[in-house]
Amino acid sequence: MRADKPDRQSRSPGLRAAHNRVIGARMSIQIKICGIRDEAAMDAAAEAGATHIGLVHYEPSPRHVTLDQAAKLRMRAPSSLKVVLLLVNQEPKPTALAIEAVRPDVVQFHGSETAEWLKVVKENAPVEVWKARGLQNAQTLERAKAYEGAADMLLFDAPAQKLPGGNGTAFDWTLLKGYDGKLPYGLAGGLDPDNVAQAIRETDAMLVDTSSGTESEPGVKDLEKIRAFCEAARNA
Ligand SMILES: O=C(O)c1ccccc1NCC(=O)[C@H](O)[C@H](O)COP(=O)(O)O
Repeated sequence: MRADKPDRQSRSPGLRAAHNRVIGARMSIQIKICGIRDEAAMDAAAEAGATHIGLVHYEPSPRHVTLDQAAKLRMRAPSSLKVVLLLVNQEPKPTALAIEAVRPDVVQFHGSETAEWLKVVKENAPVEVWKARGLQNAQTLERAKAYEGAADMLLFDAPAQKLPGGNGTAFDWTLLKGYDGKLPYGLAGGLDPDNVAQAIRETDAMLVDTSSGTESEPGVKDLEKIRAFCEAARNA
């Protein structure tokens, strides 16, 4: 049973870790359903209590949406949902065009984008910027600190495989024990309705993120799995 929680959504991500250290109480978790490609899945995520949806603009992905599709979903998104546009190693001009077309709340960089590049984007567009990092070992966790002062949040994911993300595999969450970075972080990689509560209890993640674990097949969201994931995360 989770104790009553202060209204988490009203606090900036940066306050969460401090809050938990001082108060010792976990704030409610933010939930991102990634790889949304249609309105039915977006509506199911909103109704289930998700706080973010991810729109993948990366053609090799089975979850790829065009900028036009992403813009239409953005326009239809309820105010309860923050829209995350997911890019992988896009050049500056296509990045600017994508942000202009979709007008996301967040841009998630899921390639080898540098901290300097994230700073440029943040200086030139009204967006939060997240950096996804595949965690292999303590060294990769330490290297993520390079994004402090540039990213608003880190998203710790499994290492890249055939795709940079969305591979449906989990990494060793114990790598995060003793994480002393300054940035809040989200947790991704192989999360599903059956393991998300454990992931929340074992880590200090600000947000949990799922793509494969809420699908019936790659790129096809399962509305019941979305509901089950959100319920399990909220009740962790
Ligand atoms: O989801 C994709 O297809 C994808 C493709 C290329 C880069 C990133 C991608 N997803 C980014 C995400 O934030 C996913 O939710 C995250 O990697 C977790 O995916 P999964 O392990 O399938 O839950």
